[in-house]
Amino acid sequence: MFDVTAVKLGIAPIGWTNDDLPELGGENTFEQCISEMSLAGFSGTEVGNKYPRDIPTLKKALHLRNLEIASAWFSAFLTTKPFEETEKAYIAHRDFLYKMGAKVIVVSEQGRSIQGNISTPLFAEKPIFTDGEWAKLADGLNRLGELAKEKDMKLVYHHHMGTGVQTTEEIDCLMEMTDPNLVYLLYDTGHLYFSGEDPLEVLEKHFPRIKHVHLKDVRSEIAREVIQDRLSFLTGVKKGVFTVPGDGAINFEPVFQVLEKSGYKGWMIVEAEQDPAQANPFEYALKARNFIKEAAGV
Ligand SMILES: O=C1C[C@@H](O)[C@H](O)[C@@H](O)C1=O
Ligand SMILES: [Co+2]
Repeated sequence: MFDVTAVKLGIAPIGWTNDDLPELGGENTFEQCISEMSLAGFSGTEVGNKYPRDIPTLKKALHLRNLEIASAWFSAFLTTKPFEETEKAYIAHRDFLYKMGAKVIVVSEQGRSIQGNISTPLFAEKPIFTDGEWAKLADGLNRLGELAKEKDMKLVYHHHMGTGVQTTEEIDCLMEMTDPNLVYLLYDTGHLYFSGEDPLEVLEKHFPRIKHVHLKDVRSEIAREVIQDRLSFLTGVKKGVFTVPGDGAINFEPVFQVLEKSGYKGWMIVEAEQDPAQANPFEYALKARNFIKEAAGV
């Protein structure tokens, strides 16, 4: 059994409104989104671009619905821009999250990333970092991890499709090159499966570094189409490559077993970006919540 005092369940707003594809769910309001998250039985959320940035306003809206902020995404440009540029934006982001009570900061390197390019084929053109870029990335992340530590927080690195840290090998390299006391890992089941990795292998190998989890499932027939037709990441999302856990091809049973056996502590965030006009976000939030109750017992 999961330690229910140590594991918290949240859901990301990306199923309601997609910050990467503003045409998906533009009509859904912040209040609808957080009310439905709460009604579906979640206790936390990440931050979307419709969320108010004024701390008292955001805290009040969440408090009314018994929700907490688990974290929020941060785009780093350590390989392509001067460190100070990323550092300045990161400190503002860290301080916002700190004031909201979050304990982890989600960071993803976006230098040469193609994840936001609607017409760039995902697999053929993802960046492959040079030795120099790896060194800049590792050094920069250690420094950002130090800044997280100042506030008793942790930097959790988000491996991601279309970026320089996507595959198992790239994740291994990043973990090897960074300080285990400063840089931790965000484990996202959907990105691993879509990339053709074995999510269980990554979980078992890097468990001690994993401090945040994104639960995402994959519709494998759409993943295949993206590969065969050389489509982009965002085209795949629009076509419905991702869905909530339990609704796609990933076998979550062993994933939950390993997390549970190893005594995982922290957030598990359902994150399923798909078109809300095709997949009603409240219906899918309930579907996810019921599946996790059944499969993980929490
Ligand atoms: O954690 C995430 C944040 C999103 O903006 C991103 O594109 C998505 O795929 C993801 O995993
Ligand atoms: Co994610």
